[in-house]
Amino acid sequence: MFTGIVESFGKIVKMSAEQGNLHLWIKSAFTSELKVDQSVAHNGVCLTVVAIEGDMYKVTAIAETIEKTTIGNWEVGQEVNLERGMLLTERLDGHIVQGHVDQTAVCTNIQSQNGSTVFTFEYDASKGNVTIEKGSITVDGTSLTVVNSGKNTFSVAIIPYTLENTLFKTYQTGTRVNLEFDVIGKYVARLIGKN
Ligand SMILES: Cc1cc2nc3c(=O)[nH]c(=O)nc-3n(C[C@H](O)[C@H](O)[C@H](O)CO)c2cc1C
Ligand SMILES: Nc1c(NC[C@H](O)[C@H](O)[C@H](O)CO)[nH]c(=O)[nH]c1=O
Repeated sequence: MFTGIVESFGKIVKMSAEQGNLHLWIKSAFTSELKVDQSVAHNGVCLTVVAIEGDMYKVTAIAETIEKTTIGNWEVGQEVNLERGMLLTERLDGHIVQGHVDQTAVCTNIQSQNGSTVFTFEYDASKGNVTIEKGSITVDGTSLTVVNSGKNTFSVAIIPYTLENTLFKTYQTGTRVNLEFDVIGKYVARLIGKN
């Protein structure tokens, strides 16, 4: 379980394919505090730490994870947003995030607006996922408030701190991101037969 408050960037240092799986070695500032079996969200994708060596740790993505997320586009040298599993003694500054990406989206517009930057994303609405005005959404593991909710689009207003401390600073129109929709919204959608 996570909160969507990105802790730091990690760097992908090695990648190797084995059968349907992809092994990734990640360099991070908190590797020395990790233990094998812990969960870390990588751009919102929860992956289990399976090995640790020096300042790097290894995670393995299975085929389903690769198919549902942007992992297939990741490259050696690339940075990823990292968050370790939440501590129950922490303030919940974001929202409840499971680390299960629902689907990906594409950034369609970026606009500066009164000291923040508004990013708009478009996704395939046929999967039944919905946003609501002022609801929560996780974009590449970052907990955000929806400011403009459409049928298959939504916008988020990014403050300078978030811009600097997440991958939002790298996004361009056309960038593909991971989305996790609000878990309460997903249950409501299921109960009323929307997905
Ligand atoms: C606690 C936890 C640990 C997970 N560990 C892995 C993992 O090691 N490898 C993997 O491919 N998927 C793992 N997943 C599933 C993965 O996050 C999910 O397939 C993608 O987010 C797409 O929904 C894990 C999910 C959770 C909640
Ligand atoms: N809810 C919004 C946030 N929240 C804070 C970010 O999640 C946080 O700064 C990031 O995870 C890095 O730690 N930030 C925004 O810019 N806009 C929001 O609507």
